[in-house]
Amino acid sequence: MRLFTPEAMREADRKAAEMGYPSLLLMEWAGMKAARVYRELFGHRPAVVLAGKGNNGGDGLVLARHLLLEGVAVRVYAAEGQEGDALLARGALEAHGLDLRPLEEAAWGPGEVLVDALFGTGLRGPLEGLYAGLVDRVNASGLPVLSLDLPSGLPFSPHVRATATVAFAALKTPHLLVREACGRLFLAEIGLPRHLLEREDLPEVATPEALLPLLPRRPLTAHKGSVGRVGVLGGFRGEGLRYAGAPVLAALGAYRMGAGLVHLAVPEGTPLEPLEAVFHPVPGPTLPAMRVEALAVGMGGGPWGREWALKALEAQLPTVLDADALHPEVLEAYRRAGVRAVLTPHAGEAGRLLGKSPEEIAQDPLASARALAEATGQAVVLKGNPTVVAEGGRLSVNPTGNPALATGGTGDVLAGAIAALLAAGLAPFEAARLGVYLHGLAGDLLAEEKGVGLLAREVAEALPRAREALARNQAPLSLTRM
Ligand SMILES: NC(=O)C1=CN([C@@H]2O[C@H](COP(=O)(O)OP(=O)(O)OC[C@H]3O[C@@H](n4cnc5c(N)ncnc54)[C@H](OP(=O)(O)O)[C@@H]3O)[C@@H](O)[C@H]2O)[C@H](O)CC1
Ligand SMILES: [K+]
Repeated sequence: MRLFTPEAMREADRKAAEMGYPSLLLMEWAGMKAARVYRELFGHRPAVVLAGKGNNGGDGLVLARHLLLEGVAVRVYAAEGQEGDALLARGALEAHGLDLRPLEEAAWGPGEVLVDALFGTGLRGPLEGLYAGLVDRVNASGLPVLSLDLPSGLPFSPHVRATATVAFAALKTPHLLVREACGRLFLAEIGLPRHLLEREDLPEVATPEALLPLLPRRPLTAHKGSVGRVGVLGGFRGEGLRYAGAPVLAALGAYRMGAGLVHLAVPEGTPLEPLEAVFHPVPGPTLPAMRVEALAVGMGGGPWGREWALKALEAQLPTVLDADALHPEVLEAYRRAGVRAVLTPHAGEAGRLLGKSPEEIAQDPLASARALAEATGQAVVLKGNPTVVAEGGRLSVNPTGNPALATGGTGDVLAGAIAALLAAGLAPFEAARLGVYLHGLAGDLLAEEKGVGLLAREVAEALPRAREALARNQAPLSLTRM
């Protein structure tokens, strides 16, 4: 599934029209499907529809007609000045005898549901004046809000904070970049010819269907040496300071993702955990002899991070470079040596590498991940909400994960998990996409049970359940398709 920009969506609409597909049919389906979502979520609760003058408003007018026909009480406040399909939708609604009121008079009361059909993909700048005020009132109303296509105002502020959003035809960038504004996400097919949605040049949304075929299968003859062995190199011990937990968590992540054996090179004095690992206590960064197929390097490395990564390079193995290993000199050395790596920075680390602030990185994670992938020639996992994976010209946006994962050590678990997938033979981009998806899904499964307050080791422990959910096709995209 591809993630569309408003421009790409308009292009698909335009091509459909050129091919003879009437755009009014798209609007009719959009409004009808949105009405279906409305009824599913809110039954017969009375609706207040806020409709702009563009086609998003047109979708709202179609929805109003369908709700009316199903016996739902509907009041519509609409902007003036509809044209084309939206004007036809207005006529069709008025033909049923409904009296449209001006938007300036918009009002609502307890028990009603607001339908936000003010603006969709046609918005060109932040809302001001009447519309900004309306959005503020909607958000302050305390009523449920169903947004059509996009919460109005996105990708700018102010914008509607919806209870649920019905995206038409495809997910668009703001659906994943400003996920919290959308509430529960529905994706409605509205009749666009399928091939217009198959755009290899657009970023991918990592779906269960795309990832399932990547999941390493385990034959009956499997043994611990045949399913992928991982070396974890990390930790720091200095003046009164010790980072000991991070490499241990990476080792747990690797085992829970299915590694057959994990070797752990850590500073002397590090607790010997997990018991299942092979330990190499070392006085400082070094590459001990170990038979492994992939490495995870840098977790908790502190001032040793750079050195750990340069030692690890001698193994010439696919390597996850995390945290303190993400150093310009290291990346240059890996590039020169032609060693494939997966880099796993958060916005701060990516910002340091690209000479930007963390805010600038988070502002456009797709462009940032792509830039870092291009600059280093490696696969990049830019951690955040959402996490974006980039390699070469390819981009993948991850839909799993939640704020409960924002806790110390979850990144270390992720690094180990991706290394396990590299060791199992997956290419860096594939290991990164699958690892990120399952790590997020593990967090989602746990958050459902426990809410906030997760421990990173619990996320590692939930990885097998996430794997199982994907293998059994029970992995929710937290997206309802219709
Ligand atoms: N394939 C599909 O997904 C389909 C989607 N549909 C729906 O159509 C909208 C997009 O419709 P469009 O008419 O292009 O745009 P909007 O309705 O979102 O808004 C257009 C109006 O907004 C005005 N505008 C733009 N920026 C601002 C601003 N900053 N402040 C105030 N007003 C603004 C603009 O007015 P102008 O006079 O400035 O041009 C437009 O009037 C999509 O999201 C779907 O909901 C189709 O129904 C079917 C196919
Ligand atoms: K909207």
